Amino acid sequence: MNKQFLIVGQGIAGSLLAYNMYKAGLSFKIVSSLELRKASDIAAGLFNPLVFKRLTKSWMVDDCLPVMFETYRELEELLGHKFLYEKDILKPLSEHESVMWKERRAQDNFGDFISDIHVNHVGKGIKGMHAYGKVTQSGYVDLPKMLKKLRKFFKREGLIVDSYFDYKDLGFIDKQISWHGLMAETIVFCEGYRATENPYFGDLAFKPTKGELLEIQCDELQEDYILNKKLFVMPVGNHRFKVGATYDWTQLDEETTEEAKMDIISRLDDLIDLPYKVINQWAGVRPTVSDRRPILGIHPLHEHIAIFNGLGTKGVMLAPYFAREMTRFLSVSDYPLAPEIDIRRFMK
Ligand SMILES: Cc1cc2nc3c(=O)[nH]c(=O)nc-3n(C[C@H](O)[C@H](O)[C@H](O)COP(=O)(O)OP(=O)(O)OC[C@H]3O[C@@H](n4cnc5c(N)ncnc54)[C@H](O)[C@@H]3O)c2cc1C
Repeated sequence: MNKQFLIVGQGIAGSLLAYNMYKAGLSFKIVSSLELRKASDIAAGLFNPLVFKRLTKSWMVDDCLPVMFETYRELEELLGHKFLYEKDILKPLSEHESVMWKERRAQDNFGDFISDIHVNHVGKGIKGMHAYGKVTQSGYVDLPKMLKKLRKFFKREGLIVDSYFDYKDLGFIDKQISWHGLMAETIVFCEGYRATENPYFGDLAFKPTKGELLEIQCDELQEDYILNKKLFVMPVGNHRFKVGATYDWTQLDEETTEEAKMDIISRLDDLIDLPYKVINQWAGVRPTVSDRRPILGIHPLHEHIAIFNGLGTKGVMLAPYFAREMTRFLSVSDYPLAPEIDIRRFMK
């Protein structure tokens, strides 16, 4: 008989794990609470192949990016909606930075991601800079819309239960786990930052990060590019832009704050010189890990309990590749996980 899986959580991690299992013909059910907020519903959805601080490539970008494009395009096809928007990022550069960008661009593979460094005027109201670096293979995914459509899809297929998962209700019978009458060989926890409350994984090295984001309306700002300088300004249509974000490791709640709003506004005012109004503000908590790598694998003492989490600040780019890895790991015997993402790095 087909092995049965139970997935807890329908953020980007649980959703893409479920989608990969669905494609592979594996049997699963998802349990997810509609009451709890998802980081995936707050995320701007940005993907950027570069890390600007040191001007390096994003970790594993050459592996993750192709799987990312492939997966979201498959989902667009399956669900009949557009979710993935490719948009170049414009990074205003100082004279010193533009020298560094030119050097990088000449290096192997960087040319795939830095399409241009130019001094042309790119639009009204962006505060003066020496030049602009143009990053390509970047853009954003409309995660809230995609996850809503996926939930509907799983619902139609009878594969999702809308419920809070109370850890006390997890039972063990022979070689299976049980939960409210459902039986499975393996339960896979994908609860985002709430994994810190999980009695099996709570003491892993999670270091959740609260983040806040604004939506503004700015009628005169260009909408062709995502701007990035100390914050991102991402056009989402109709002269609206998502702007952020903040990082807070101390106040781990999901409440918006005036302090974060002021912080974002002050950075935005350093970048643009145009009238705008703030029309929305959101807050969420990212499932970040001390070594900033995802966490995949089976609990070393409980062979029926697995985890797929730790997508941190980069769920959009990492989830497709690692959901595929996790599916292979769970379904192909002796499939190796890379040590740097394997849960065993924390559980000696
Ligand atoms: C302000 C902000 C901006 C961000 N911007 C970006 C960005 O631009 N690009 C990017 O790539 N990433 C971004 N991120 C990070 C991104 O949100 C995360 O990497 C990603 O969403 C994590 O997904 P997840 O599925 O692990 O967790 P979540 O999305 O939090 O999903 C967890 C799921 O588990 C469920 N759950 C938890 N506990 C239980 C329980 N006990 N019972 C039942 N269900 C449970 C929840 O209901 C939810 O469905 C941002 C995050 C924030 C906060």
